[in-house]
Amino acid sequence: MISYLDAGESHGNCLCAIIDGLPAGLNIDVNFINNLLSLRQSGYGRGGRQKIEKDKIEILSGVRFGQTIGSPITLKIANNDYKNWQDIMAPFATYTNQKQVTKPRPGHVDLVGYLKYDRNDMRDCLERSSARQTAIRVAVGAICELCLKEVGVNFYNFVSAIGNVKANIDYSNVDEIKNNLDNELLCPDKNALVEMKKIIDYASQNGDSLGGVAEVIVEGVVAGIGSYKWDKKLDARIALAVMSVQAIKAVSIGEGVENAFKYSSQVQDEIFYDSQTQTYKRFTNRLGGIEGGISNGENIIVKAYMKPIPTTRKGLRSVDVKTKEAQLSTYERSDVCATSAASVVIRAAIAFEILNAYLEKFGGDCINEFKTNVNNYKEYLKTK
Ligand SMILES: Cc1cc2nc3c(=O)[nH]c(=O)nc-3n(C[C@H](O)[C@H](O)[C@H](O)COP(=O)(O)O)c2cc1C
Ligand SMILES: C=C(O[C@@H]1CC(C(=O)O)=C[C@@H](OP(=O)(O)O)[C@H]1O)C(=O)O
Repeated sequence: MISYLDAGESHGNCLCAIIDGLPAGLNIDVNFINNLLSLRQSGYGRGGRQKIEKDKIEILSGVRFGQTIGSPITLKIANNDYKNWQDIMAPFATYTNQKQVTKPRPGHVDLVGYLKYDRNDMRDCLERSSARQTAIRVAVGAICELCLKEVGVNFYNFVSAIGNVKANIDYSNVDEIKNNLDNELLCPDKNALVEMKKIIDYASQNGDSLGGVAEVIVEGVVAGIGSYKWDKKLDARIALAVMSVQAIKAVSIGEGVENAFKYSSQVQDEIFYDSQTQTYKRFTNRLGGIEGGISNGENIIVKAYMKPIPTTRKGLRSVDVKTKEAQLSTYERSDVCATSAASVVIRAAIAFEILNAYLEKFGGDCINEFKTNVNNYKEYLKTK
């Protein structure tokens, strides 16, 4: 089993994480991690903060000569913006009223955090709740992906809706999806992309914001990962991980939402035996690759539904908690839309869960042992 703890405030010194339990001997491809970090920073509709940050991973422990050594791995990403915030964000800064948040933003943590933790300044809560945290989460997920690549598991992320503009996606042709991603919104449907950019511009001009649907496809997961025991179910674990990403308010596996409105014969994925690969396959993949909490060997498809960004330039009705007077919510700066960034984050969240489920089944103190166990199991599957 792997676990990680992460820490760091959005405008504090840095973000960091300690990952425990990765097999020894895994090659750490720093470029792969940094590419995913830059992908998370990109996206049409992102705010001014992304011009300040240039996220790069620093590895402080657990790696020698480019390989994991079996001890905890410490990761760090610097916050470039910290230099502009040290006066109020350094651990022993002298408290001032500067940048104090008193007019909570509906939909953000401000008011509930202020009440729960008895803070004087809502910033104490929003700093940790902020999606700045997702940068380190992407780094953790990227390392999990490197481990899963060793056993033939690969991840793809994209955007299938922004606001009410929906893309046309052909799930039976994953190559077409991955080869057609633009670098502004990561949407495989060129026509939808044009409309998506238009509504983001419209939201921006009106001081408003948008959400959307972010998706991930995982290729190469063997049948048999997860369990039907409630807390080991792969779909349940993925749902928890994805729902824990800021602003994600619903998760589906495959056509999970649409399937609820159909007949069984339009939904279940019928089975055939493929004698070439000696495996059982499906004519369709509407259930997104998981049955009874266990992977069935088809692609795992996850959709995450993101609400619109809570911070808006035009503000929303709120209250100044110092005076109790009606006021519009606080605005400093913000993303207008961050759904493409969220697709990178949910990819990382899912990679962590899938690696954990793999390690649970196959163990492996070192990468060779892990690979051998997975390969033996693949051979065994052919005998069934
Ligand atoms: C990649 C990403 C970027 C985000 N950027 C912003 C932002 O700029 N402004 C904002 O108010 N919320 C932003 N959010 C959403 C908030 O972090 C989130 O709504 C808030 O923490 C409250 O949590 P909840 O929406 O899960 O309840 C972003 C979320 C993600 C995933
Ligand atoms: C910093 C990031 O996202 C931030 C997430 C966020 C929020 O409230 O969640 C608010 C904004 O922070 P700031 O006010 O500093 O611009 C975003 O920029 C990032 O993704 O790297």
